[in-house]
Amino acid sequence: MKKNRGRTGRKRRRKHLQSFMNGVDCSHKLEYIKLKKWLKDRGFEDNDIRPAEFWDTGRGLMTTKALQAGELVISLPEKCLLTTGTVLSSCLGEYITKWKPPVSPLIALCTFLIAEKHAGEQSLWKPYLDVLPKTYTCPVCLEEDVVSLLPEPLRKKAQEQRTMVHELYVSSKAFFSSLQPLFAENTETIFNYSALEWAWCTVNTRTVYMKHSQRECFSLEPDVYALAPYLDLLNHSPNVQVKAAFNEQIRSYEIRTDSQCKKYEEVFICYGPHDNQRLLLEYGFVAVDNPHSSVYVSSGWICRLKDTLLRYFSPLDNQKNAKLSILKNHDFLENLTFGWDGPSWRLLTALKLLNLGEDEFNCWKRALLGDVISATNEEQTLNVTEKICLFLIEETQHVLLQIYRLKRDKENLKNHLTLVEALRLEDLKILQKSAEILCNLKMATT
Ligand SMILES: C[S@@+](CC[C@H](N)C(=O)[O-])C[C@H]1O[C@@H](n2cnc3c(N)ncnc32)[C@H](O)[C@@H]1O
Repeated sequence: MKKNRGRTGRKRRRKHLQSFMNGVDCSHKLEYIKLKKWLKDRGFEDNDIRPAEFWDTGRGLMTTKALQAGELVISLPEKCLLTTGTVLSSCLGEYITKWKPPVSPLIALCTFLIAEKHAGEQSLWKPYLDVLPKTYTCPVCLEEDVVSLLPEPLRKKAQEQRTMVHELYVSSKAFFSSLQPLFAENTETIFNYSALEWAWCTVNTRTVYMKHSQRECFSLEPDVYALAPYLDLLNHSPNVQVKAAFNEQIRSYEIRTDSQCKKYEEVFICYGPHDNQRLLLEYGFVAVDNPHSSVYVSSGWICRLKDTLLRYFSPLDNQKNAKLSILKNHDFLENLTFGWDGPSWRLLTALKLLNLGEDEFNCWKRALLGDVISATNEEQTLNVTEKICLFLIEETQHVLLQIYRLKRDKENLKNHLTLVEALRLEDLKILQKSAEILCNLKMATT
């Protein structure tokens, strides 16, 4: 016992804790050994980056040496990239070139992924396909019961995503059938809806941006995708900056970090300054303490202001409909948010306008510009903003309770429910921070 109390004990404990925080190196696993060999055969030079499992972000890449800002993280030769060029030079090429109306670059990539997965051992891309996720957590893959627990406007976008992928499937069916001469099995079995959903999520969550010139055999949608094996194991952090681009001179896709990274830590890239709703919609995950995140006061909610919230305003406010029209006409009913630094300027301005007294109504233009109209107006606005914030906290807690119950009762939905729970917990943190800020503001102004 005593042994552990000294400097050596502290060191050992720190080391133990550190090893838990770091990822578990997976490079010895057969699938990664095969992938590395496949990449080397295509000119990839191995470096100090290893695939690893991290307790918080799942599978990602770890560095075995400290990285300095500006240093190259990874360089992937063109031969390793999967682009529409790859698809056109495969046996699918002549079918794509013949097909009218032309298919999109996205459908071409999805078709290739499905066909290669079906080819199994015969596929030249097998080592890559073997490390791709088997399932995804983008909203298109979520059950309706889980989607209904998402906050607005994400819920609506999730439904739109589902409709869009379904329509893509229906509109591609005839093209898939045209590929029958290439397969012994019925193409309807190979190119079924769940295969397309998997391929669509693969392209949507894993491609890097790489602009290709427009080809006549494709529809007019931009051809900007490249699947980049191994490099696509890099997870997102909102707190890092990287430079990612195709280097035309050496014909390699390169990623350079602009942030330092310690030895044995996870190397991150930044997928963009996305809030958590966008991360869940596009990539199927949420980032903890995401500085870009905010909680939306949905337009549905603002419309409910008429019935619910207007009770906080004067019930005798004859101008309330006129005020709501002004907000609508000036695009002040969307993008009203609470963030880590409190209510957004847009939300405060909209509420300021709704709080104008009868004799202040003619000041609505100044209110929209953010001018102080009166001390009473300022005070009432803060009161109402706080009430909305507290109401949203209650609503979020209520949904979290529903999620806990569902997690207990529906084992099969557990993973998806955990994802929505993570989003709602982040929202709760933002709202609680906003409530604290509002409370301090109120104290400072009274
Ligand atoms: C380009 S891949 C990155 C590698 C991926 N983790 C894998 O195992 O294949 C993008 C996906 O990784 C996951 N991801 C990326 N960043 C993450 C993060 N910070 N936390 C949790 N999951 C993350 C999401 O599922 C996302 O769709």
